[in-house]
Amino acid sequence: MELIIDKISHRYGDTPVLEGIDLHLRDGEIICIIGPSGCGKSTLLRIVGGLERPESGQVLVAGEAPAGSLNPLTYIFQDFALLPWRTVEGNVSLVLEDHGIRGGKARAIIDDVLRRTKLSDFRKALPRQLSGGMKQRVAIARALAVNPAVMLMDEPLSALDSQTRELLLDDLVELWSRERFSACYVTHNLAEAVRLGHKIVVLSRRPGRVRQVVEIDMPLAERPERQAELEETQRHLWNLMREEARAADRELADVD
Ligand SMILES: Nc1ncnc2c1ncn2[C@@H]1O[C@H](COP(=O)(O)OP(=O)(O)OP(=O)(O)O)[C@@H](O)[C@H]1O
Repeated sequence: MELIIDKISHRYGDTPVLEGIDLHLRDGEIICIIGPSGCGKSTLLRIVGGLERPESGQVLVAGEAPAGSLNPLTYIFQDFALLPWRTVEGNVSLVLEDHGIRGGKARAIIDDVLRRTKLSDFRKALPRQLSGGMKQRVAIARALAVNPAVMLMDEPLSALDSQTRELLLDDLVELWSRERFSACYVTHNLAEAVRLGHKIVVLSRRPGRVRQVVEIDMPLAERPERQAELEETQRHLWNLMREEARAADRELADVD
């Protein structure tokens, strides 16, 4: 399934937030969206996920969702959004229960996603017994359980310490390498973007417009060993963002 984001513009009251965003997400591709604070990254993701209706433009879906997909566009939040009174498997089974899937069929899906996220040994644990990284793996397992066509990830690693972030980045790459998924991934972290993104979309300050789409034609699995090349791309991204970020900062200071 492909996503075509076609001339999306949006405003809140008198404040324009997004302007004329055109993007194309191909099947099995990860697009990272970066840009200065307040430029509309999360708004764009909410519009893509259908949680908000844009003022103009449209999100088109081309092709079929994967067989058995319960929720083609599935969110993963920064704060994990787990139910504290449910175990790991209970949190995953919740999304299946919502679709009337129980018993043996649910057990098979839960076993599969817990294995893929390396959580099989922790299925009976409660969220409070888990580290931050493990909690986010539960959130990823829960998203995988609905077999999404596209995962919409809003700064999924930003609540984690840097070591845990590194481990989860490795996990995400391993997961993608074994079974490709498509994702729109919002992040502030340029290192994360060059590690995961096939395309990196740089937005301007608010109202967010696409400044540049940088493609990285390097297999995800090779990236840790080819840091020097990636650092060059990262520098290029920062050069694109620096002035925008500074101006956005000044604007925020004016408001306050
Ligand atoms: N529901 C809303 N009502 C009014 N204004 C909003 C709403 N949601 C976001 N905004 C404003 O729209 C702008 C874009 O917000 P958004 O959260 O999409 O930006 P962002 O790029 O994700 O920001 P950050 O990088 O800081 O997370 C901001 O100025 C924000 O204050």
